[in-house]
Amino acid sequence: MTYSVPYHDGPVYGVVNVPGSKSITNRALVLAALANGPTRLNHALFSDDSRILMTALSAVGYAVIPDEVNSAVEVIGAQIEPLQQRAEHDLFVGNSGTSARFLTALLALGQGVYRLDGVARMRERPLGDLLATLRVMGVDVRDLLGTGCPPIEIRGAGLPGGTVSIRGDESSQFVSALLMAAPYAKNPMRIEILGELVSEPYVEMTRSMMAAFGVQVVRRGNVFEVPLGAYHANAVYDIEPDASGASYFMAAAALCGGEVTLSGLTRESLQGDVAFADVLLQMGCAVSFSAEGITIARGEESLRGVDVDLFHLSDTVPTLAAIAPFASSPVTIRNVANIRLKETDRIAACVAELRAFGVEVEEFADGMRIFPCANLREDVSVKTYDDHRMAMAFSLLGMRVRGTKILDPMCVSKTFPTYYEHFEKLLDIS
Ligand SMILES: O=C(O)C1=C[C@@H](OP(=O)(O)O)[C@@H](O)[C@H](O)C1
Ligand SMILES: C=C(OP(=O)(O)O)C(=O)O
Repeated sequence: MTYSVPYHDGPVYGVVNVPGSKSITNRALVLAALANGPTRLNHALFSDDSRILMTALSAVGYAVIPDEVNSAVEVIGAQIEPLQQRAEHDLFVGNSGTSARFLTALLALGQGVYRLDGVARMRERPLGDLLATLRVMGVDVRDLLGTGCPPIEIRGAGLPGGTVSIRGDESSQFVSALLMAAPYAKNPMRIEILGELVSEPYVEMTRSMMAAFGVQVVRRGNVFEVPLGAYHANAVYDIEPDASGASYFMAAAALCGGEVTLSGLTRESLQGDVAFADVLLQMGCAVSFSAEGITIARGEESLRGVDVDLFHLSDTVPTLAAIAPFASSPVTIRNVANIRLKETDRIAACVAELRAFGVEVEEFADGMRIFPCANLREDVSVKTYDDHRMAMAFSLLGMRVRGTKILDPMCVSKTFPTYYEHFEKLLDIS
């Protein structure tokens, strides 16, 4: 199946209500399950990644009741009680990094035998540092192919806790996973991050959300201390719109001109990816934050190139790469080596697909430089490498280049199944 991107040479105007954040939904599912009673998650995301986690939590015995019509999920928190069952479980994590990493630490709290596996790409996505840290604590966890990736098997006997260290530069999800499980360890946990911590706002998101469920993590520089305790249920927990998903609509306004408001997102968001608005500001857009949301506007002024370090907001790299050829000077994206380990190697994928349009791109080990291009090649079929962000990002470029098609467009279902509806609605009203 392919998606023919509607050609659109005018500005775009509108208010976009993107679905709930994947990162917040998947954390809220874990925290609510580990809490001491029912929590209703409002504005939850229903996508592959959240369904995978809901299914896995249900499989090990948590009551997770989806109410998809109302974009809500009812979770009956049971602390670690379901994990006390000495049963065997085979769990599927697809290509959901958050599910794989969060479950690995969560299941180490249990007494069962848990095998966790995913799609072929998940068998290449790292878990090794997290496994090593769990092993140091005494957890019996094996990578069944000896690759440091799924499939893994955990023979649960509870999480010993204590002082551990973990590398921070490969994935912040390892740290978030340990933090969320930590209150139920046998001893208070002290987690020291070695080296730089990538995607740091996601770890701060974890801390804030743990606090909202009643557990305060003390942070001193690179050390996180988690007290023993139990999460408190929240009668209702509201999930913010997904800021990474919003980045496509912010970029649409930057690319086409016009004015787009991303409803429900604020400067105070738990999501670091709202800072993508600042990247667009540097490129010459007007950015404003109001009670309604974040508004990105561009009038007659041209889109300028930019030189940015996206270490902490690397999910927005494809978004920026896809609009970069339309800037008046080069766009340089730095310090994102870890995106080679995501759904696909995102540096290689962006470089290859931009070059397919005839765009000049320099590839670095940890980034890329994209040069302005006046005549992009028409009728290109964009490969998406089973990566939702490639599909969404290159639909933007396609608005400005006739005949652009997106191959395997429904890979967007990983985080944003309704993406094309929102995209076409914005074009229809513009
Ligand atoms: O914790 C999270 O929810 C996420 C952290 C980031 O991953 P890394 O920490 O692996 O960069 C991000 O790319 C991912 O989409 C979601
Ligand atoms: C990298 C991503 O997801 P995850 O690591 O959760 O699979 C993403 O959504 O861009």
